[in-house]
Amino acid sequence: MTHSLRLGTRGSALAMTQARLVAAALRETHPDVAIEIVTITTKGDVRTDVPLAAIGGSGLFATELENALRAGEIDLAVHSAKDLPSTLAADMALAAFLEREDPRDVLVSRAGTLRELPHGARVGTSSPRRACQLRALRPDLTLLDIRGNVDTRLRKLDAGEYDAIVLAAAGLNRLGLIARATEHLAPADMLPQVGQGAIAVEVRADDARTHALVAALDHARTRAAVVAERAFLARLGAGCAAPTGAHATLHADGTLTVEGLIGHADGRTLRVGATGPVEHAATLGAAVAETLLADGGDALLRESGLRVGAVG
Ligand SMILES: NCc1[nH]cc(CCC(=O)O)c1CC(=O)O
Repeated sequence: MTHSLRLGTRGSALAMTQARLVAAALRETHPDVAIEIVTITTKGDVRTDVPLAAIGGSGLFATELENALRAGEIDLAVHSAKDLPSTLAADMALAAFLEREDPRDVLVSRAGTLRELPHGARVGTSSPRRACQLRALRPDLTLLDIRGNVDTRLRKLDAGEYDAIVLAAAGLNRLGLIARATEHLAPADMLPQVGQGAIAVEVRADDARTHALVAALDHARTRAAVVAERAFLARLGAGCAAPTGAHATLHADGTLTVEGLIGHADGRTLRVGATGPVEHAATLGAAVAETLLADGGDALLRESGLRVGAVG
C-alpha cells in the first residue's frame, strides 16, 4: 500500500451504500490505496423528531462532513449531490460525480398510482418541491410532513400513517428496494431536485493528491448536468425551503437541456427550459433561473415569503 484514504459518510443505510460504491470504485482504480470508511453521525440523523430547519437546515448533513474534512479526520466525503448547498465552501472542492442513477421520483403507495389514489388520500412528503407538484396534479390530496431516512419513511407508510409517500428512485434502487415503487413519476409531472440521483465526492480544496485520486471516478456527463442544475439553484438563492427544482439532460449532439421549476404551496407551478452547448452548462442553468424569476417566479417566491437572495 502506498498510502491510505479515509472516506467519510453519514451512517444511514443509503449513505453507507453510497460510500461503499465510492470505496469500491476507488479500490478498483487505485488498487495500491487502502480505503477506510469512517461513519460520521450528524445532528440531522439523531434528531428526526424536529424539523431540519430548527437545527440548521438541510445543509447540516453536508456541513458536519465538511468539518470532519477540515479537521483532517477524513480525506474525502461522500454525499448525495441533492443534499449539498448550491454554493460550496471556498475551502472545499467536488472532485468527482459518479454516474447518475435514475433521477426520477417514485410514488410508494398502498392505494395505486397517483391518479388512482382516493379523494383526499394522505400523502407524506416534507419536500416543498414535491408538495407543490403533487398539489398541481391532485389538488384534493392531504399532504402531511414525513421525516427520517428512507427505511423510516417506508415503515411509517407500512404502519398506516400515510396512503402514499414520494421518494427518489435512486435511493430505492441503491437500497435494493425499488420493488416498493408503485409508479415512476415522469419529470413532466414531477420535476426532480437539483442533483437528484448523483453521488458527489468532496475533498479539501488544497488536497491535490486526494483530488487527483478521486477525479479518476468523475463521470463527465453527470458533472455537466449537475453543474447546470446547481447553477440554477445558486442563481435563485432561495434555499431548500423553496418549492424549486431543476433537471438537466444531455443529448447525443453535445447539447444540454435544463428545465427549472418554481412553485407555490397552493399548486401553482412555473417551468422554463433552455438548450445550449454542454460547455456552457453553468451559464445555461443560471439563464433558466433568470428567465423563470423574470417570468413570475420571483413573485411566487415572494408570495411564499421566500425572498430571492436569502440564503437558507
Ligand atoms: N432528501 C434525502 C435524500 N437525499 C438523497 C436521496 C435519494 C438519493 C438521491 O437522490 O441521489 C434522499 C432520499 C429521497 O429523497 O428519497
